[in-house]
Amino acid sequence: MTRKHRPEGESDAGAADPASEDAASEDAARGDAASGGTESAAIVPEVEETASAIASMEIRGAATIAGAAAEALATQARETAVEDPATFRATMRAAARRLHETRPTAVSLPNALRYVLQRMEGDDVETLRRRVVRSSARFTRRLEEARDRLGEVGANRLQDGDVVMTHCHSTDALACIEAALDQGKSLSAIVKETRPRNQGHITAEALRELDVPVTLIVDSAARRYLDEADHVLVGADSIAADGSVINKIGTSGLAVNARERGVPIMTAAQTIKLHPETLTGHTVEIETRDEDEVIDPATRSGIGDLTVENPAFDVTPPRYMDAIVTESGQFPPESIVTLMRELFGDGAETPWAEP
Ligand SMILES: O=P(O)(O)OC[C@H]1O[C@H](OP(=O)(O)O)[C@H](O)[C@@H]1O
Repeated sequence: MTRKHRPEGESDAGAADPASEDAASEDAARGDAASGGTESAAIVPEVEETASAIASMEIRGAATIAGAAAEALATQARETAVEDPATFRATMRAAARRLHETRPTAVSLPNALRYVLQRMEGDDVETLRRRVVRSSARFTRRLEEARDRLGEVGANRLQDGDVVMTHCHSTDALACIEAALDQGKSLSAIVKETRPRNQGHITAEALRELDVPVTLIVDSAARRYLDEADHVLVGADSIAADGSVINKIGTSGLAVNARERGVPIMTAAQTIKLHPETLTGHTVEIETRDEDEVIDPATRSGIGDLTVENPAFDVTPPRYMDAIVTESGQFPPESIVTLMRELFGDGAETPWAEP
């Protein structure tokens, strides 16, 4: 089952069409010899490996996925040995589509593909290749710079001695804690384990490496421990135009409880987490993962006939979130749309689409 989140008050619009000159080479890029293309080039094994690793969550976390996808496109560009620019472009689009189909919720992935492919300009293969490799490197650099900048913004919200409750594992959220420590503040953390995949353990390990005292709790203990927390700090996989935060399952319940207990909650999310398609009324697909992540098959069969559902993310409405912290500053969720329009105009192109 797939649930969609539709932000309020927006209308639908179509996506931009890529150039039609590449149409004949599209099948060739998939290695289809019957397509009639003069040259063919396939997706390189490294792109397949990255795509599989993203799908299996060996590579995970919205920003990390984006960086890996950009890097995979650079590898594809470097290793595609063709002379025809149209075939080269078609092969790059095919590689991007393979990466795009891996996980549906974190918009950082299509935003990475968009960033690289929109800069793939030129009339010959060498120029195209150089542009892809250069923009991939620039994208990766910008990821790191954005994380550092938003960390400083988020750190300003934290006071010396604060106790911060976390959910899942977010590099953007951790950047805020790291920057606060750099500012000389002393912090401690209450870390939710975050079933079913226990990414809280990754957070706990990262915080211990920073020497932050950590209390690990099960997810259902969160409300009890909110009385001891000064802040809740989460990441995001996507942020919709109405300010809704799409993040790891359990975030919305945590946010409602935090509001009830009077504990401020912030989302740390660099601008590649802003979902441009929601500007034109599109919805954010919530990924459902394997049922075995929730219960192992042996235990399940011992229980008997059972329906198991495993949505990986949920939607926190803007009224339950105090602030979204980005590299462009702090925003009340309801005003994030102004930043989105500035960055994306009225919508998003899909440069990986088949003509
Ligand atoms: O980009 P950064 O802040 O690292 O991560 C953002 C989000 O990505 C993760 O998703 P998953 O574990 O890939 O399903 C979590 O939901 C986390 O909040």
